[in-house]
Formats: sequence, structure tokens, C-alpha cells
Amino acid sequence: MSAPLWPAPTATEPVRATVSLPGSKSVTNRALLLAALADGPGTVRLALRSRDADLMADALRALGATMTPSNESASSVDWAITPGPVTGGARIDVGLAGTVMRFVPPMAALGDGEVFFDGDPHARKRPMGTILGALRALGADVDNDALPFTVRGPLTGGEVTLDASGSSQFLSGLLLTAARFEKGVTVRHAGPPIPSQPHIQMTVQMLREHGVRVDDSEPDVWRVEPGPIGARDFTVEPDLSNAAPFLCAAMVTGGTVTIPGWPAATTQPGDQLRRLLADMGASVERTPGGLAVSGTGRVTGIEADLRDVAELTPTIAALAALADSPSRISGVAHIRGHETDRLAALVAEINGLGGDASETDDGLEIRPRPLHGGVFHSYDDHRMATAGAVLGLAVPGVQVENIATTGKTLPEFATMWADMLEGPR
Ligand SMILES: O=C(O)C1=C[C@@H](OP(=O)(O)O)[C@@H](O)[C@H](O)C1
Ligand SMILES: C=C(OP(=O)(O)O)C(=O)O
Repeated sequence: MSAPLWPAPTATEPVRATVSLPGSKSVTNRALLLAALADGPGTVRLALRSRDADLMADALRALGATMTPSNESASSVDWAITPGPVTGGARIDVGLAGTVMRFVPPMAALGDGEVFFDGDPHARKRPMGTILGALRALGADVDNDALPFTVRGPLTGGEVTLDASGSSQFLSGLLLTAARFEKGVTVRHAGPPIPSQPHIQMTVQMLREHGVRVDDSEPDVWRVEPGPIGARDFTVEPDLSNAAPFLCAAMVTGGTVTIPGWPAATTQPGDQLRRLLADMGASVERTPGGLAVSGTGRVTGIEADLRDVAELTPTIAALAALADSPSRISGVAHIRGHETDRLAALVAEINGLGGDASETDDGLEIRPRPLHGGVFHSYDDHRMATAGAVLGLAVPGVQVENIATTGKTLPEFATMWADMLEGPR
């Protein structure tokens, strides 16, 4: 059966809206894991509720944590979390969530029982060998180099060298649990540059906020001391990467979108939207109501190395396809291993609407030209789906396949998009 098509709304006037976003996926899934590994009961407030966050909560429960929700809404929840001894015998569904498939196996290796991992069909194609090899080197038994696999601990920890150029999550995954390894861990990266550096800073900062000693003073080396992970009452920031399609709507329609609660300082890569969108012609302002982005309806092409903010690529590419000059995006070869091969998918779908995009070794070249309507395939990728929505604002007749896939990180996307277009009531 083919997936349903969502007629992407075309904007008839400049959008003027305030859009409140639920919690960050990346912060939520780190905070939940750290709470489940902590030295006592803790709380994670304003946690995201979405497919990826629910899969993380289920995984932690399966490994022995007690997770009690309160103040639940469709996309937000407060969790009270009581850690337990890590139990074996669990079967973990990782879905298509990079944070679950890379962050949970090191925790599973704390126990001495077998833990089985599997996920969506495409999850079996996402790179896993680097982190599974590292777990083996640190003392765990792991029976495969990709999903599905079984992990059996306990591991002792110690020193390991790996190549994290394929995903920062290999490194983050090891660091998040490492304080609970008998010897802690020293991880050395050897290889081309690691992408998504802000996500590594997020890992290090959140570990420190939970009382873990992390030494990252030497380039490409991280040392986590063995010791307790402190229980906390932790509040999650809004998801700034999920702000991207809404802020693009302000630019494409010549309107203004305000995001309340934009943090003054943050490790989220989405914060770099302030710079990227300004480079593409937006005016960006912190106001008492939040971060306000205004556009003129004209978008300028961009030359940008997006290595640090790789997850923003689909949205920036959609915006670039609507620009009045060419764009060149570099530094993102590794997003061929994201939810789908994002470089191939963006080229196919932009060109399917009459555009002119091509792949380079490590990115995309996009030469804008008039687009026409058609089906925009989403490949079970939330950010492909929202990229299609951005194009649909300016191009009548765009139909996005399976808009529900946005539930990976933003379950209410379609309603929020409609509300934004309707404007203040
Ligand atoms: O640690 C994280 O929360 C993430 C790290 C990044 O992964 P890559 O390093 O594979 O790009 C990012 O793209 C992903 O959306 C979330
Ligand atoms: C790459 C992404 O997700 P994941 O956490 O599954 O890697 C993303 O959200 O853009």
C-alpha cells in the first residue's frame, strides 16, 4: 500500500505567527539516558514526546529503569525516573533513531545478560560498526556490525581508538555511559573530522551538569573518569532544529515567525540558524517574545559548510531551491547514512519538482529554477517531509508523501504548520 499524500499548503500571504516548539530530541534522549544511569531518582521536565523519544523511554524501561510520566500532552511530558540495575534479556526496538541505536548499546553492556537490538528496515543500513567495534574493544561481546545485533556485558572500559567521521553519535554514545564503566573511558578519534561538533559539546556539557568528570582538553581525545552520574531535576530546551522549517516559512513568504524560549546560550546546532538564515537574507532579532525571523520573500543562495549542523541540510537545501542565486553546501558526506541517503533524496525530490540540484563528494549544488507541483517523497525521513512542506509554500501542487513521518521528532507538525499559516486569531 502506498503512503498517503499530504497536499502541502501554499502560502497566499506573508505568515505572521508565534510557534512554540516542544523539547529537543537530542537533549531529551541524553537527559533520559543520564537519568536512568544516575545515582538516584531524578526528573526530566518538558521532555519531547515523539517516536524517537518514546523509543528511548521504552528502551530504558526494558533495561530496568522505572519511568513515570506526568503533565503529558501530544508532544511533551515530564518524566520521574528511578534507575535500576541494568537487566539483560531485553529486546530493544531502535526504530530509525540514531540516538537510540548509538546511545543505548553501551548502557546495555553494563549488565551481564544478553540484550537484543533491532529497528526499522532502513535502520539496518545505518552505520553501527564503529561503536559496536569500540564496545568489543572495551570488553563486551557483540555478535554483528550492524542491526540486528546482541550485546552482552559487562564491559570494563579503558582506552579505545575509533574513527567517528561517520557520525558524532559513535563518540557521544560511548561518553554518555562511560562514567559507569569500571575504568571509565579514554576515546581517541583517528580519521577525517567528526561531524556535528555541537552535539559532542552537548554530550560533554550534559555529562558535566550531571557531575561527571570529562577531560576534552586535548584535540580528538576524550577522557571520562569512572564515578557516579548525579541525579538531577533537568528541564529540556525547545528543539531549535525543528524551528528550521517554520523560520524558512517567514523567509519564503516575506513574513515573520517568532519562536518563544530560544535559549540565550545553547549547544544545540539549530542555534546556528540565526547566522545561516541571515546569510540567506533574513533579518533575525531577539525580542521579548522570542527569536523573530523576518523575510522579504526573496531568498539568497548560500555557500556553506554544514558539517557542524548536518541535520539542518534538508531544510537549507529546500530554501536554496527557492533562492534567486545558486547554492553550494559542503561538509556533509556522512548524511548519506542518516534516516535515508539525504544527498540522493534531496537531489531526486528537488529535481522531481523541476529543480536543478546535483550531488558533490560531500554535499549539494543547487541552481534555482522555477518549480512545479508533484509528489515529494519523504523516505520515512522527518526532515525530508518538512523540506517538502517548505517548498510547497511557494510551489502550488506539492504533495508530501507520509507527512506522519514527522512524528519521529515533531508529532504535531501538520497541525502546527496549518496554525502558522492561519496566523494569529
Ligand atoms: O547526537 C545527536 O543527538 C545527534 C547527532 C548528529 O548526528 P551525526 O553526527 O550522525 O550527524 C545529528 O545529525 C543527529 O540529528 C542528532
Ligand atoms: C540525523 C537525524 O537523526 P538521528 O538522531 O536518527 O541520527 C536527524 O534528526 O536529522
